[in-house]
Amino acid sequence: MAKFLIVEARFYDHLNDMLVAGARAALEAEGHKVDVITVPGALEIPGAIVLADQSGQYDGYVAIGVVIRGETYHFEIVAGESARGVMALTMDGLAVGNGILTVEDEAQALVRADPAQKDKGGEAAKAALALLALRTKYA
Ligand SMILES: Nc1c(NC[C@H](O)[C@H](O)[C@H](O)CO)[nH]c(=O)[nH]c1=O
Ligand SMILES: CC(=O)[C@@H](O)COP(=O)(O)O
Repeated sequence: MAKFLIVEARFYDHLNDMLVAGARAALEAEGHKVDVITVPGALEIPGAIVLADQSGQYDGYVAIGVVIRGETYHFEIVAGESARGVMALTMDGLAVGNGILTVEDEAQALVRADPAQKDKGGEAAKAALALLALRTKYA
């Protein structure tokens, strides 16, 4: 049994609920323990994971968020920098799955968040599980 932390940027409640449900279900189906913390936006997710990791309490992490394109360049910043931050953590050896949706509109987000459709939360959790398995294998 491993212990995972889901770090969710709670920007769109209904979409977040589906993503977190999918991630939680994938982890609990394998018998793992899950905590959830909330941060304001996707840009805070990588920093929150760093802070949580310093506690030594968790074996892996799932980043959950939704970034929907608006009118300005802000979308590129939030989408790109949150992904860059998560990627940097994986390259430091942390088991992190990226479930931050970066979409054009809410309809695209709904299909991807819904556990009964594309289940991107569950997919991110499975990515974290895969990295944790590799870390265990090569440690
Ligand atoms: N526009 C979205 C954001 N923006 C907020 C930033 O992530 C950040 O919280 C703010 O700049 C303060 O540092 N976040 C999302 O998760 N989704 C968005 O669509
Ligand atoms: C992430 C975004 O693009 C969005 O939330 C911000 O919208 P805007 O560019 O219209 O300020």
